[in-house]
Amino acid sequence: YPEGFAWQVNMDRKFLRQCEALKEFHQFLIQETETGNISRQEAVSMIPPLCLDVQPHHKVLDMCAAPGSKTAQLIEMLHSDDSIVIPSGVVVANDSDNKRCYLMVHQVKRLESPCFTVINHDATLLPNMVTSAAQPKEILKYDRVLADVPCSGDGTMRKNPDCWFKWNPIGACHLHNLQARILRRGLEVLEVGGRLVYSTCSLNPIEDEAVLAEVLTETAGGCCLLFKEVVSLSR
Ligand SMILES: C[S@@+](CC[C@H](N)C(=O)[O-])C[C@H]1O[C@@H](n2cnc3c(N)ncnc32)[C@H](O)[C@@H]1O
Repeated sequence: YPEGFAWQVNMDRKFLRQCEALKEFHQFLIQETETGNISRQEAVSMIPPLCLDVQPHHKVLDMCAAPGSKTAQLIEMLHSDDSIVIPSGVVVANDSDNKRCYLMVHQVKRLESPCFTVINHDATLLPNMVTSAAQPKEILKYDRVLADVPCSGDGTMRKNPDCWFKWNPIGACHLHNLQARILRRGLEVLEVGGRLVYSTCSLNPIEDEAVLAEVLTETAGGCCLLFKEVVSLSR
């Protein structure tokens, strides 16, 4: 992780909560999380924001952001240069689920960043925003877009065995269209030369490669694939 700002603790939450010898450490984690000094997140979930390479001046859109663990990372990246007190960039975090938006506000306000806002829309129909009231015709385009789309979650099967019992071959087909529509809208609001990262926690090609192939074909060279990585790190 950049600058070594991530640490991995090889034990599960239950053990951490129950082990008497780790009581003080557990308390420390809770306090530091509440004050925004640390965020607890699974290692594999940290990869998509890293691929975005966010700079302090970037306008960043997180299309399906709740509960906000990746959003928190994006905001940290915006503030990564200590010599800049208030970065000129912004993170716009969207989710279609109103309750989850509230969760996200709770999660992200710990960071006390003035460069952050939450919106509540269906990402497939994300409204255009303007850059300022003085220039109502100038549509806001984002330098970086994260499309961490809703998915079947079958890539988490080792830690969520329930997924295995609920899995059926049709599930991914239902999700494919929604995922492609979110990706399409993300590309529409992306600045020319900008970067979009599409991520899921599914290993099903219908939710991953097929979505990219469909949208890349439609854009006919309008956007290119920078890297394709299917990462499986979950336990
Ligand atoms: C994989 S989760 C996002 C996890 C989040 N990026 C994080 O790292 O904490 C997918 C999210 O997509 C949201 N969602 C589902 N359909 C959506 C839509 N049409 N538009 C926007 N968000 C949607 C869900 O409410 C859910 O919060």
